[in-house]
This record gives sequence, structure tokens and C-alpha cells, in this order.
Amino acid sequence: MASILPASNRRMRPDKNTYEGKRSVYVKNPYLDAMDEDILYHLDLGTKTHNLPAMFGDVKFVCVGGSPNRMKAFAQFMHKELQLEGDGEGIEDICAGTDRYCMFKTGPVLSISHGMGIPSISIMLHELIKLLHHARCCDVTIIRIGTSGGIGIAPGSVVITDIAVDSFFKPRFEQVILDNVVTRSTELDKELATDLLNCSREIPNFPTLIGHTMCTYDFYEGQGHLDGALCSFSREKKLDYLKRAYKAGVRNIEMESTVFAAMCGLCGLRAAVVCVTLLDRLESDQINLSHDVLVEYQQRPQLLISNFIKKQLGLCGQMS
Ligand SMILES: O=P(O)(O)O[C@H]1O[C@H](CO)[C@@H](O)[C@H]1O
Ligand SMILES: O=c1cc[nH]c(=O)[nH]1
Repeated sequence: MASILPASNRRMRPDKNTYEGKRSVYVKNPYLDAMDEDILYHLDLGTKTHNLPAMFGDVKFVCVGGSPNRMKAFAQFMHKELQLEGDGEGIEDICAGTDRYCMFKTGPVLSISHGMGIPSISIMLHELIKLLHHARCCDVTIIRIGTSGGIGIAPGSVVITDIAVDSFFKPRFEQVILDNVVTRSTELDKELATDLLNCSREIPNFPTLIGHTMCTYDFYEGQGHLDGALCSFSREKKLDYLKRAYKAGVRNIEMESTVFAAMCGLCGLRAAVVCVTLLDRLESDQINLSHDVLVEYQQRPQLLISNFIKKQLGLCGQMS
């Protein structure tokens, strides 16, 4: 049975959603303070083994995405865009001691992979949020840069999520805690979404829109794919579902946005989801883009976020 949000699940909005002022990263766990050491096991970092404030205290932007290669490429791209010393090719994976996730730091920008699906990103976010808290970071913006399936929009379009919805088109994330279902809000930062849209308009030939993003627990049956190992519904049922999603405002489908929005919102992180669409799901199920087109599409959210970060850092004269 779903329960209404208890007080401890209310979102941490310390001030207004302004870009000024200090916004801390919150953890909402009374047990953490009493712990002598916090081992961030899946990141291969810890409070006793690493000086987290020295390593990460200056982080202002965190970018996350499913694939380790994409997040490394983004870190190398940011290195160039921020004109940091060296060519950035030899950038080191901070989490090299584990192969669960990879993490790269370029100036104030942290780039981290999260794998596929809600359980994988959720584990990463628990440890990342504790990391930012232990490092005493403030005013952090976090952005998921991903890929997705579009609904009724041209492949290659970039969707900035206003609200993440579940498979029933509801703006909620249901977290099972022990044997309770706790419903959490999946609202994202509207001002940030608008700023990103405005930023996208400065890039020539860059199709971008704001819309709802549907987050599913599965790529195949959960997204109405007719090409999985299992399929128990007709083409008509699939199209009817996707058209109803479109009518409800959904413009793309992926697999992490609801838990991402819920956890970041609860912990005081200004958050956005920016995903390129690889296909129009009303037209097809198989992703048959050439390697080069796939790489170019995946770079689109990276280009937008890099321009946004440079603007935020006052490096606007140097837009790519
Ligand atoms: O492109 P990334 O960030 O991996 O995200 C999307 O791609 C994966 C499925 O191919 C899912 O994780 C989905 O959310
Ligand atoms: O159709 C798609 C494409 C990428 N990622 C998804 O989750 N679905």
C-alpha cells in the first residue's frame, strides 16, 4: 500500500531556488553522524582513507550518465572547454579501484557513470550525495546527460525534463523501504530547465524541447518494445500506450529520471535531466543508427551542458 510522504521525505528546499546564496547538500540519516568512518564502497572512497573536502570541496557541477565511456569523454571535453592545463587525455578515473562506476574531475565539474536503471543509479546517488556532504560542497547543480527513446519527435532531439513520470504517467517515484512503499515527488528545478532551454537556443541547429520524461523499470516490456525476448502485447496495444503517453505530455522514455529527481530533490541538489532521443518510438523499436550518428547524438547533451556550465562560470565569450 502506498503511503503519503512522511515529514522526513519532504524535499529540502533551504531557500528559494536561486542561484545565489549557499545551498548545502543534505543527507537525512541520523545514523551517519555517529559513524566513525563512512566507506563509500561502490566508489572506492571513504572518510578515513581520503580527504574528501580537499578532493571535492570545490565541486559545483555534477554530470551523470549511464555509460563510463560517455562520462570520460564528457570530462575530456570539459577539460578542453574550461581550458585547463594539459590536454586532458590522461585524465584519471577517481574510482579506478572499483569497476562499478567511474568518476572524473575537471575543475569544478565532476563526471560520473551510473549504469543502467533505477537500482544502479540509486546506489551511486546515495554514495555521491554522501560524498558531496562529507566534502562540504555547496550550491551544487547536478545534471543527468543521457539517451532516450523519443515519442512523436525527431530522433536527435534533446529533451529537457520538466517532470519525470512513472509508467502510469504519474509524477512520482515509489521507493520500497522495508515492506512499505513510500511515494516521493519527482519535481525538477523549473528555473534550471528554462535556463537550459534558453542556452540551447544559442546553439545553431540544435533541436531542443521541454517535456515530461517517462522512467521505466525495464527497457523492453516496460517501454512497449516489440523486439525483446518476451513480448505479450500487440503492436496496436504498444502504439495505444505510447500515444496515451504523448497525450499526457511525455516526450521521451528512459530508465533513471524518477529516482534521480526524487533523491536530488530531497537532498537539496538543483537537478536537471537532459537526454537526446535516439529514435521515435511511434516509428520503430530498434536503434539502428550508425556509430558516427550515435556518437554525435550523445554529444548533444554534453555540448549544451558544457555551454551552460561555461556561462555559469562567467566564461560566456567562449561558447562552442
Ligand atoms: O544513456 P543512458 O544514460 O545510459 O540512459 C538510457 O540508456 C539506457 C538503455 O539503453 C538506460 O539506462 C536509459 O536510461
Ligand atoms: O528507447 C530507448 C532508447 C534509449 N534508452 C531508453 O531507455 N529507451
